[in-house]
Amino acid sequence: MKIDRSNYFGRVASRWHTTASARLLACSAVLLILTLFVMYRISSISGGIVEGGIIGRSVAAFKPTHEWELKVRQSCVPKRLEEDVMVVLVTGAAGFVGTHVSLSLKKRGDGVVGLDNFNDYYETSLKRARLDLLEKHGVFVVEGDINDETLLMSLFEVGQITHVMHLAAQAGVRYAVQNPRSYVHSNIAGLVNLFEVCKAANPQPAIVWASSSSVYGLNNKVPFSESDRTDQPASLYAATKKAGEGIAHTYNHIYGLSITGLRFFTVYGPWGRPDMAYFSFTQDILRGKAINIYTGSGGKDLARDFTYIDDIVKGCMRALDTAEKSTGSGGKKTGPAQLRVFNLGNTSPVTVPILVDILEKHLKQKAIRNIVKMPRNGDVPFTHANTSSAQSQLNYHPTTNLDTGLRKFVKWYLSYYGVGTDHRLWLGDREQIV
Ligand SMILES: O=C(O)[C@H]1O[C@H](OP(=O)(O)OP(=O)(O)OC[C@H]2O[C@@H](n3ccc(=O)[nH]c3=O)[C@H](O)[C@@H]2O)[C@H](O)[C@@H](O)[C@@H]1O
Repeated sequence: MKIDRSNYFGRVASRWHTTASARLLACSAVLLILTLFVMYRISSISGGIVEGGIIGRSVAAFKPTHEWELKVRQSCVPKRLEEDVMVVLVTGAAGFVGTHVSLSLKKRGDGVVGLDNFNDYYETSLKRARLDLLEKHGVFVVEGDINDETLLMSLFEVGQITHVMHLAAQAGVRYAVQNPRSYVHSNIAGLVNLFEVCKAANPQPAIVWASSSSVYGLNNKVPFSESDRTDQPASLYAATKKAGEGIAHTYNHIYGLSITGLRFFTVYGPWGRPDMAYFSFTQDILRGKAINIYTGSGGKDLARDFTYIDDIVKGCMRALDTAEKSTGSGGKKTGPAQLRVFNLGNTSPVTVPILVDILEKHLKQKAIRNIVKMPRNGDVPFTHANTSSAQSQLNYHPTTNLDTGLRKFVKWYLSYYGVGTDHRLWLGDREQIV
């Protein structure tokens, strides 16, 4: 059979042409993808934005400067020589508990460096004022987010950190209804990021972190013991703290991180959080504004095991002091490590109307009370801590009752804000009040 060569070559040529076009198209697509990737990397590195959070909230790219390293190093230098001296990274250092714990560590002579993202969940001016206080005492606070892996790694590299006091969190029970994602960002993604960096650090630090009494949720066995059920959270906040306890277990189990969770019970006191009831009630009573007092089912008063900040600080310090070393190294576990959970409460719940009575006494002003049904947004009717584990293992003994604690809070409040809460007056030395 004769081959029609002209047609044959024509078909080959056209097939070749089609394949070449396809190749050209494929090459262009690859080039485009490469260009886009390179552009993305360049924008990330050159001070742009990197994806830091697991759920995708961006954090600014971090580049340590010489000056930054010097400040971190200086802040981390301990001022005592004992063998048990620590270098502690306090996350959430410009927060309520974070400020007090950082000051206490610094005063004792341990090395401390803080980290805080200064978010605007409540007035940032209060966080900045706490920062002033910390700086005055030689505590350097890095402005950054726990989701920023590069920043955390730099802190470990520069600071020679032995312990982490992890207090950064999205706090508040009822706000979770308004902004659920911020709880996942800080209390879950941020916690995992921190544990990831800690597990890879060499040596690994020991970690003490803030869980919450809210993990007991709808548990009605009183007082609450660490072994009680915690599988009925009433708010997303509580659910993220409970998830944190599970995540802590995992990192302890796989990587040998020494981890202690502290279940704080409604902590209050000077330099406290304006979103909490005792604080906002004080503001409103002084302004002559009505306050809402929630009641539970059947009109029953709500009650909390309100715990004074100084008692909580002692509990945190004892938890750090008794924390054993992590057993892993460079991401590998070499043996079982310590894993603990403690209630830190006051062990004597007080109802919300009685809290208001005490505030009225110290403020010398009557509250205008609206009694309203507790909204269905995450609250629980009561909390009550059994602290026997903390007593025996941490030598934790709360000593401040609500009357004394609120007297100290009101004294601080008036010195910080003045009587008219819209204009801030600075009366006397703030440090004397801490
Ligand atoms: O210990 C805890 O686990 C939690 O304690 C507090 O949460 P909460 O106990 O709800 O403290 P507040 O917001 O100060 O509320 C105290 C009580 O006052 C009541 N309340 C609050 C606000 C209000 O307007 N009226 C009112 O009656 C609440 O229902 C609650 O019974 C903190 O806000 C949480 O971050 C923390 O984790």
